[in-house]
Amino acid sequence: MAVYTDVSDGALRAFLSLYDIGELTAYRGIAEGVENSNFVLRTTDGDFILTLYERRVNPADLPWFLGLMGALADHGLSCPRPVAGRDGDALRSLAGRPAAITTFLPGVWPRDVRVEHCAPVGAALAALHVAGRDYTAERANGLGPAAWAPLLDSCRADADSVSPGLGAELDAALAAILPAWPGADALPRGQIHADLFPDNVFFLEGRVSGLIDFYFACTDFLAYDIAICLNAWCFEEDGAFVPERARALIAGYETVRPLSPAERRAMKVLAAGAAMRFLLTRLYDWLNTPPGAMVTRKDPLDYLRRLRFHRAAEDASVYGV
Ligand SMILES: Nc1ncnc2c1ncn2[C@@H]1O[C@H](COP(=O)(O)OP(=O)(O)OP(=O)(O)O)[C@@H](O)[C@H]1O
Ligand SMILES: N[C@@H](CCO)C(=O)O
Repeated sequence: MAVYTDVSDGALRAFLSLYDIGELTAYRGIAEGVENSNFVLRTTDGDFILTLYERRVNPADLPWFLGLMGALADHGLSCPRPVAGRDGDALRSLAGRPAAITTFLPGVWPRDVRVEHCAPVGAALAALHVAGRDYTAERANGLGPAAWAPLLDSCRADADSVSPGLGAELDAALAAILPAWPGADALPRGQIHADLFPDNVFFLEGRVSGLIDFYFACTDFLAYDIAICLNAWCFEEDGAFVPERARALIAGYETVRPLSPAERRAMKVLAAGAAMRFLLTRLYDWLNTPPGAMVTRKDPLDYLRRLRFHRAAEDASVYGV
C-alpha cells in the first residue's frame, strides 16, 4: 500500500480551491506503489492524481521531475502532466508534504508480462528518450555506479541473513562491474526513466497508453534504461531469462531509435549494473523496513538470479542486440 500521509477532507478541499480543475466529487487513496502517497481525485472536470512525496524523493529534485514530465507531455509522450494552480505553480505543499496534481492516464499495467508487451514497451522507451532531447537540464543518477559500494556497505552486516554468502558475492560482482562500466562520454546520454518496470507502464487494447512514475528519472546512458527494462520485463517469475522478450523489446526500441555499436557492446555490463542497482535498493529496504510497515517488500534475491545470468552471459548477443 502506499498512503503514508492521510489527507483530511477539509485540507484537500482547501488545497483544490487553489486550482481551476472543477469541484471535487470523490477521492480515494491508491494502494499500489511503495514510494509516495497517491490519491485519485474525481472532479466535475475529470480524474486527476494527487501525489504527496515521501521518503526517497528529495524535494529539491521535484521541479526537475515535474519539468521533465511537462516537457515529455509537450512532445506527445503519454505521461502524467503536472497541473498548475491558478498562481502558475504545480508544486506546493499539503499535510506537511510536498504535493502535486497530475493528469490521470487510462490503462492497466500488465500483471502477467508476455512477449507481446515487450516490443511496445521498447518503442515507448525510445519515444521517451527522443521526447526528452529538448529538456536540457541535467539530474545526476543518485543510484548510479558510484552509489553501489556505499549502499552495499550499509547492508553488509546483515546481507548474509538474507542469503548466506550474499555480501561476498556482491563484492565480487561489483569488483567486476565497476571497472568495466563505460566512461561518461562513451555512450549517448539523455533523460532516462530509470524505473520502467511493468507497474509503471499502462496498456489499453495491446498498446502502451501511458508511462508513469518519473521520480527516479535522471540524466544517464540511454542504453542503461534499456538494460533496466531487460531486467524488469525479460525474466520469468522463477528467474529464467526469456530471450524472445528481450529480442522483442530491443526490436521495438530500434523502430524508434537505432542502437550504436558501442551501445550494443555495452549491454552486458549495463544489464549487470542494472541488476545490481535493484538488488541493492531492495536489499536495503528488506533490511530497513520496520516490522508492521504497510508496504510489501520486494525480494532482493530475484535480482541476484538476474545478476548471475548477466555475469555468466557470453556477450550482449544473448539479449538480441
Ligand atoms: N497519472 C496516473 N494515472 C493513473 N493512475 C496513476 C497515475 N499515477 C499513478 N497512478 C496509480 O497509482 C499507482 C501507484 O503509482 P506509482 O507507481 O507512481 O507509485 P509510487 O509509490 O510513487 O511508486 P513505485 O512504483 O516506485 O512504488 C499506480 O499503479 C497507478 O495505479
Ligand atoms: N521498481 C523498483 C521499486 C520501485 O522503485 C523495484 O522493483 O525494486
